[in-house]
Amino acid sequence: MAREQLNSAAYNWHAFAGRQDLAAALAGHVAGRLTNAIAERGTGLLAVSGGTTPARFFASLSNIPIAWNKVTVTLVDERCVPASSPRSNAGLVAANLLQNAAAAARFVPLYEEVASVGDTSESDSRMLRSLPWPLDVVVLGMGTDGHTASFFPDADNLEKLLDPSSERVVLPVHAASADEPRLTLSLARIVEAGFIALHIEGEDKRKTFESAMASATQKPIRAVLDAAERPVEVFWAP
Ligand SMILES: O=C(O)[C@H](O)[C@@H](O)[C@H](O)[C@H](O)COP(=O)(O)O
Repeated sequence: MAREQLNSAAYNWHAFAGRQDLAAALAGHVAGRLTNAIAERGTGLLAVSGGTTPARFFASLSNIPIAWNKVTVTLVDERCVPASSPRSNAGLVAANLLQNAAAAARFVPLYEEVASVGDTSESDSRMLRSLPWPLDVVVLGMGTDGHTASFFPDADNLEKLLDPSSERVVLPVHAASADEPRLTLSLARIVEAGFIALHIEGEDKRKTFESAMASATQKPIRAVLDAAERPVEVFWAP
C-alpha cells in the first residue's frame, strides 16, 4: 500500500476490491491493536463512529475472539437521541458490534437523556474522564462535506472542536447541516490514539478525501490528519 506523504499530513492508503474484504481487514487490524494494548496495559480503549458505513466492520470485529472483557468501547460522536432511536450510534453499536464475542466488552455511551446537550457534555466529560485514556484505537468515518466525528464545517464552535490542545473529552455540537444536536469527542482526544483508522467507501468519499488533502482550505478531516501524532490508516473500497 503506497504511503502518501503530504506537506503536513501523513496517511497510509489501504484500498480493497470489496467492502466485505475491507471490513475483515480493518477488523483484524483493530483486534490486533486491542490485543497489544491489553498485553501492554491490561486494558483496551476503542472509540468507533456511527452512520451507515461501519455495520459490516462491526459484524466482522464482533466475531474475533480477543479478551473483550478487558475492552471498553465508546463512541467518537453521537446524535442526541434515545438509544432506541434508529438515529442512535449507541443503538447501532449495540446491535452490530456488542454481539458474539464482543458482547463481553464494556460500553460507555456519550449521550444520556438529560435536560440539555450542554448538561450532557459536562456530565459525559466527568463520566468519560475516568476511562483509561488515551484511546488505543479510534475508527473515524467521513461525510462528503469533509466532516469527521461531528466536526461539521458549519458547526458553531468548530474552532473549539478542532483545538489540538483542548483538555476536553466531549463537546456539544450545533450545526445546521447536522440533523440534530450532537456530542463529539474533541479532536485532541482523537489524534492521540495509538491507531487512527479512517473508514470510507465509494467514489464520492475518495474524491472528498483527495480534495481535502490537496486543498488549501482546511476541511475538518484535514485538521485531524494534520494534528495526528502518527499516520492515519485510510481504509477504502469502491
Ligand atoms: O454519527 C455519525 O454520523 C458519524 O459518527 C459520522 O462522523 C459519520 O462517520 C459520517 O457522517 C459518515 O456517515 P456515513 O457512514 O453514514 O456516510
